[in-house]
This record gives sequence, C-alpha cells and structure tokens, in this order.
Amino acid sequence: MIKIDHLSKTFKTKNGSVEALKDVSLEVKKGGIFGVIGYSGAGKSTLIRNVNLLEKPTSGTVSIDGTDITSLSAGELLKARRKIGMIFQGFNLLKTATVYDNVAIPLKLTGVPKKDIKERVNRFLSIVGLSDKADTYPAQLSGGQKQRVAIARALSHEPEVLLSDEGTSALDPDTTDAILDLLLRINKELGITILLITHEMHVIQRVCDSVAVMENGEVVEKGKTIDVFTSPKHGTTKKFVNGIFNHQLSDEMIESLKETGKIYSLKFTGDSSEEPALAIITKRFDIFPNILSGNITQLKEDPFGSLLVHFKGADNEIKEAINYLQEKGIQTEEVMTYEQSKRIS
Ligand SMILES: Nc1ncnc2c1ncn2[C@@H]1O[C@H](COP(=O)(O)OP(=O)(O)OP(=O)(O)O)[C@@H](O)[C@H]1O
Repeated sequence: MIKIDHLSKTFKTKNGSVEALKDVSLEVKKGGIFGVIGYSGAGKSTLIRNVNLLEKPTSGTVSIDGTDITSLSAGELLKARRKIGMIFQGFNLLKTATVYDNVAIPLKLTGVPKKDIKERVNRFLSIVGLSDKADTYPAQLSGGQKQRVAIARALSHEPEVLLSDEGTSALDPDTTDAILDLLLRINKELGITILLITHEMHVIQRVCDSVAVMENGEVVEKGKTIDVFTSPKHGTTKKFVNGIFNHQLSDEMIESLKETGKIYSLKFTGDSSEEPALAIITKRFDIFPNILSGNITQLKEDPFGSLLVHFKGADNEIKEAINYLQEKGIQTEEVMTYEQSKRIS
C-alpha cells in the first residue's frame, strides 16, 4: 500500500552535504501499522517528510496504492496528498480557532461542500471523543486532547494513510497509551494504514505489526515486530529491545553461579509463553531452575516473555532440558559474562 523504494535524500549545507536518507526501501501493508524507530538524527523525520513529499527526495520513489507520487504534477500531487493524513509531535493547531474550526477550516480550503463539512467535523470529533469540546480553543485543552483534535483534522479528509511524526512524544505515559489506543481503533474500525516514527520502543511494542530500525539514514533492520523483538540482530535494535528487559548481572554473580550450573536467557512468544515449561523440565530432568530476573510483556496482541534462569545440575541434564525447551519453541542462549547479560533481551 505504501511502497518506499530506494529513497535517498541529501541536504546541501554550507558545511557540505548531509546524506539524511540512504537507499531506504520499505513496504507498509494495507491496513497495517508500521513503525520506524531510531535515535535522534537517524533520519526518521526526513523519511516521513519525504513520504508525503513535504520534501522532495533526491532519488527513489514513494508509491501509495500503486501510484508513484514522486512523479505527479503539482496539481495531481495536491489531490494525492488528500489520501495522506498527518499528525505531529507539536499538534500544529490554529491557536485562534475553535476545535470545530481547526477541523473545518482545512476542509473549506480544499473545497468540501458546506453541508458535508458539518457532518464530517461532528463525525470525527465524535470518533476522537471530543464532541463536547467543539467550541473550545486549543489553549484550554490538554496535550492529549490537542492531539485528538489533530487526529480528527487528519481523518476529516478521509485519508487512506495516516502518518505520525512522533505523535505521542510530547505526552505523558498514560496519555501516550490513550492516543495509541485511539490509533489502534482508527486502524481497526476505519481500515486506515498507519506509518509512524518514534524513538520509543513502547510505541512500537504497543501498536505496530512491523518495524524498521534506522541509523545514520539507513534501515539497519526490519521485519515483523515479534520477530525483531525476539531475535534482534543489529546492535541498535538490541539496545532498543534491551531497554524493555533489563537483565544485568554482575561479573561476580555470574562467576559464582557458573560454579554450580549454567545461566540461560529464555524467550517465550505466543503459544510457548503459555506452557509451564520450567515446571515440566524440573520434573523430567535432574535440574533446579532458579529465575534470576524476568519480564512478561505484550507485543500488540501477543504475549512475550524474557527470563534469565540459573540451571543447577549436571551438564548433560541441563543440555537435555535446554533441548526440550527449544523443542517447545522457546529461544535459549547461554549467558557467560556481564557484558552478555547486558546485551541479552
Ligand atoms: N533541512 C535540513 N538541512 C540540512 N540537514 C538536515 C535537514 N533536515 C535534517 N537534516 C539532517 O539530516 C539528519 C537526519 O535528521 P532527521 O531530523 O531526519 O533525524 P531524526 O531521526 O528525525 O531525529 P530526531 O528524532 O532528533 O528528530 C540529521 O543529521 C540532520 O541534521
């Protein structure tokens, strides 16, 4: 539905050129929620600004529903842009206009008939839960409410795609979750495809089906969220995932535990998280598992758990127990050093 193909963007500055995007290719499925995560300066904002052509790519194409929007004339592009709604970190509301007018004015400007404007504004303010705030001014609203107005404004053009440029970054954690739940509902009920950029793993974890990790203008890893979370390959991805699970053990502790057994990181997803696997291996094998640290969380709808476990027992018994866990779909990795325990997620 959104196809980003070999997209590059180079800025010419006084001090030379900056390659903000280097050959980025991504595909966002129709009806999906795709997240792009990266640290500051990775190129996320440049990517999203090039997707809706607020900036012109240096090379590469962006197609929406099969139409290459990078090759459209100015007039055609104006029309195509209506398929794309956008929300921003700073909300970008008109301060001197009421909530109603913030949604209505862009509709007037794009020539929507008067009789339709009222219906659309009321419909979308109701969807975002702000019908009672129609006559209020932005200054009288909380951050979360401001973003709801911005979402209603973006939806009022009945777009097929919603782009979010750090849409929850200015909000506190509870408000972030409420806005993310609203995005999930919009995606499900209106079938709108969402491409969002964020620097927060929590956002990816809560709503995205797929994720791409960016660094220095490049996509360094991409895939289904569950796959990227359970088997992160690139160092940057590991750092992001590790932020969710913190399993640090000191070198002394590791050395002392190694004297009586082995330490393993175990990762459970989907069905494998529902089996009492540790209880079963305790009965079947002559070992004593001791959970050193653990965390179970949710990846959109899938449970995802990560445990650090010390297995006390003879090497061959531990080996067989680990084989059993692997057969049950649990990912295992032996932890030998403090550095490794830090990296393991
Ligand atoms: N208009 C511009 N002119 C020159 N360089 C730019 C311009 N916009 C972005 N850059 C550079 O491109 C690189 C990527 O910036 P970008 O804002 O896309 O990153 P980001 O991942 O969105 O970071 P942040 O999370 O801090 O917003 C940076 O090195 C930035 O300095």
